[in-house]
Amino acid sequence: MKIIIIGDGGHSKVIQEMVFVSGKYEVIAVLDDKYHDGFQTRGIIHAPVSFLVKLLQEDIKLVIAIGDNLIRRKIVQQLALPKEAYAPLIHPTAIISPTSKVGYGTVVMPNVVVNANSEIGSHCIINTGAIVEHDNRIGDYTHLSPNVTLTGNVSTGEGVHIGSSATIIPSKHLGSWSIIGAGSTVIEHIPAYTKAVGSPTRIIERINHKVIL
Ligand SMILES: CC(=O)SCCNC(=O)CCNC(=O)[C@H](O)C(C)(C)COP(=O)(O)OP(=O)(O)OC[C@H]1O[C@@H](n2cnc3c(N)ncnc32)[C@H](O)[C@@H]1OP(=O)(O)O
Repeated sequence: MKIIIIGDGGHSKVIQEMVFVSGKYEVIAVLDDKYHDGFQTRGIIHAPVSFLVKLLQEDIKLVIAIGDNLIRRKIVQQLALPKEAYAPLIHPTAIISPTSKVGYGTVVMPNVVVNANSEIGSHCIINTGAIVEHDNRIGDYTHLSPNVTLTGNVSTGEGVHIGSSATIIPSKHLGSWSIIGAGSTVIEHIPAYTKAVGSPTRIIERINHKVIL
């Protein structure tokens, strides 16, 4: 099946390699507004995002390969395509329990483990080596950075960013658009629109939710 990748920065490099390794999709275009005109390199079209209308067909899937949760959501909202237009991309070394679900447009990187009865929303990034234990509920546009550990029954709202190697103890909820610092240990619920760091975490900032809504 053919796939179009939106975004051509660092995160996209990883996704492009993942697509190649999985052997499941053929990349036909990489679209990014850093390109002003369309050109081809080794048979792949590089062009601004506006080229999408010329390329999109029913049997072509899309993935938004942009690390910033808010920009990813903005592009999905602007494109206003049906959810089935987006492919979930799962690296062949990732282990996903057969009782768990991964949403449309979500990317699951190498060596991730998702255990029983977890649900991961759409357009999430489950980055290299992250562990999503049993009974988790992960909101759309959430990014679990490399080596994050979500223990049992953890849940997140939309757009949460958890920094590398952070650990969340069981049954805690991370509110929408909260940000957790790298290496932090979360032992309490985290309110929406807050930034929390440390072990255990302390809240260091309230995020202006008007920027997000
Ligand atoms: C493949 C990939 O690259 S995926 C991307 C992975 N990215 C990450 O893991 C990045 C995660 N980001 C972080 O940890 C950042 O430090 C953030 C977002 C939590 C905070 O960034 P900023 O808002 O710029 O905070 P800033 O650097 O000004 O620090 C504010 C305070 O928090 C402290 N702090 C910041 N991050 C952390 C952290 N991870 N752990 C403990 N304390 C921290 C600072 O020491 C500072 O404390 P002080 O006020 O007592 O001096």
